Order: sequence, then structure tokens, then C-alpha cells
Amino acid sequence: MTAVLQVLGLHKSYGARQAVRDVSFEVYPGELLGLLGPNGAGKSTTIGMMAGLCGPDAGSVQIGGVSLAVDEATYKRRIGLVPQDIALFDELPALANIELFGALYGMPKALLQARAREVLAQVGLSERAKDKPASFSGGMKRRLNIACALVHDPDVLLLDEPTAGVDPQSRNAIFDQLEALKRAGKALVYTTHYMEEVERLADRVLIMDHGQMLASGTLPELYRRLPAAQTLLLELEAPVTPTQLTGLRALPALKQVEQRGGQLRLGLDDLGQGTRDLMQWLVEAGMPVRHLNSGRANLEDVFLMLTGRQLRD
Ligand SMILES: Nc1ncnc2c1ncn2[C@@H]1O[C@H](COP(=O)(O)OP(=O)(O)OP(=O)(O)O)[C@@H](O)[C@H]1O
Repeated sequence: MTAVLQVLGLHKSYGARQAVRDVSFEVYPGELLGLLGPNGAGKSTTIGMMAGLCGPDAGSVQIGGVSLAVDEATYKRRIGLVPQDIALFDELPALANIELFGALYGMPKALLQARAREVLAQVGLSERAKDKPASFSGGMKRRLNIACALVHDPDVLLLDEPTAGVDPQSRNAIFDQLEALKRAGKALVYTTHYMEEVERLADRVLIMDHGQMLASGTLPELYRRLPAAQTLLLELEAPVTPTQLTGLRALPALKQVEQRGGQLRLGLDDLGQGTRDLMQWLVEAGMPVRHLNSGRANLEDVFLMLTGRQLRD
């Protein structure tokens, strides 16, 4: 299959600050690429360059071989943007908002009216067609904004933190809709700093920090880079001393031992053996445990391994 979206060597600086440094990736039809990184990682700037909102200092973006720099009109007809800040006209009813976005793309009236009703139904807001966004919840406004980005039937949809300020019910409705768009063959780029969203939605993940790509791949590919498959999180009554930390690291079952924010984060492959050795060590060291939690290693562990920091440090 051929990639529909190609991003090659994007760079962007604001004064002396390099917001994006040499970012390249491809997205295929029917695929969601998760762009994951903490605040200020450069996600929105990357999206902005793909959407044609800000020009890159270097690099290029193409959809289906059409370069934004060469044929902006054709490129923009094939891309939809759901911006981080909701962009709606509060004084226009929901349906009219969608029609306005479609008119900006020069859609013929009959097609536009049919498409506007179709995308409103897709986001579950048909019954609110005549209501103004001012009366909508944060989640409903976000869903309407997604409908506006879809009205011209783009091949590529860019979503910049689309669940910010969204209630859990609307969040699930958005996720279901994104799954449906993937099934319809759309290519999606989804930025977030919530690893749970990426783990639920993404076919491939690109991890960014300080404007740079740190790693990319499918979730199993990224997890395979970790020293261990399981993670134990341990809250103790008191922090372990540096000497005790060395003792813990000497336990063969523990592949990774990190202490941060009053919590021990331990990587291990064999939960049974590892927990037994650990408990024995804790009893011998006289360390009372306040809380213990285990789970499969996740993207938080990958980010920690790559940067030495947690996603939400
Ligand atoms: N218009 C601008 N002028 C100056 N600096 C900017 C501008 N836009 C972004 N930056 C800087 O570029 C860097 C990347 O910001 P960007 O918004 O792309 O990050 P982000 O990963 O989307 O973060 P967030 O999750 O907080 O939205 C940051 O250091 C930010 O301060």
C-alpha cells in the first residue's frame, strides 16, 4: 500500500527556540498515527505545518503526491483539521456551522446540504441540528468541530488533542467515530499527551520530545524495546536509600528499578518469581508497603526509558 500522507524533514523555529527538528513520517489509508509527547514537545507545530497554518523553515508535506508548497488548494481539499482550540461560530446553528465550513471548500449546495446532515449524524448530533453551539457541552462542541472538519470528505484528518475538556461519554463517542473513519479508509493523525488514548487508538505511534522524534513504531515494536514486559508500582512508607536501591537492582528478577516521586517503578518479566524475590527483600529490609500495583509495561515506561522523565513530569 502507498502512504497517503508524507511528511519529510520538517523544521520550525520561533526565534532561537527550535519547536520542531527534522520530523518525518508517513501515514497509510485506514491507519491512525498517534503523535505522543508532553507539553511543548512540538506536536501542535507539526500539525500546524501539515495543515498549512504555518510554513516550515525546511521540509515538505504531501498528500497523495500533491505537495502543499506546490498546489496548496488541491492539498487542502484533501485534509481536514480538528484544532486544539474549538473553532465554531457560536451564533450559527450546528448544521449551519458545518455548511459554512463546506462552503469555504467551494462544495456545491446540494452536495453540501446532504453531506452536512450526514456528518452531523456521524457525530451523533442530528437532533441538535438547529441548536447553537453556545448551548452545547464541551464534548458536543468537539464532536461538532469534528463534523466541520469532515464535511468535504478529506482523505487525511488531523486531530490536535481532540479530547481536551471532553466528558467520558463524548470521549467514547469520538473514539468510536475515529474507528469508523479508519474502517472507511481515512488516514488519521492524532496528537495527545495521554498515553492511554494512544494505546487504545493508534496503529503506530511517534513519540516526540523537545521538537524531536524519539521513537516510532507499532505498540508491540515499542514495547519490545523495553527491558521488561511487566511493571510493578510500589508505594512504600519511606523512600529507599541509595544503598537499598543498589540492593534492589542486584535482584536478578528485576530488570529495571527506578524511584521517583515516592514510588518505585520496577520492570520484570516473570511476575511470580519477581514478586516473591521482591517481597522477601522488603521484609528483610524492614520496608512496609503502602500500595502495590502491577500491569503490563506501557508507553509511560517507553517514554521513561527514552527520556528519564515521565510523560506528565
Ligand atoms: N507561535 C509561537 N511563538 C513562539 N513559540 C511558539 C509558538 N508556538 C509554539 N511555540 C513553542 O514551540 C514549542 C512547541 O510547542 P507546541 O505547541 O508545538 O507543542 P505541543 O507538543 O503541541 O504542546 P501542547 O501539548 O502543550 O499543546 C514550545 O516550546 C512552544 O513554546
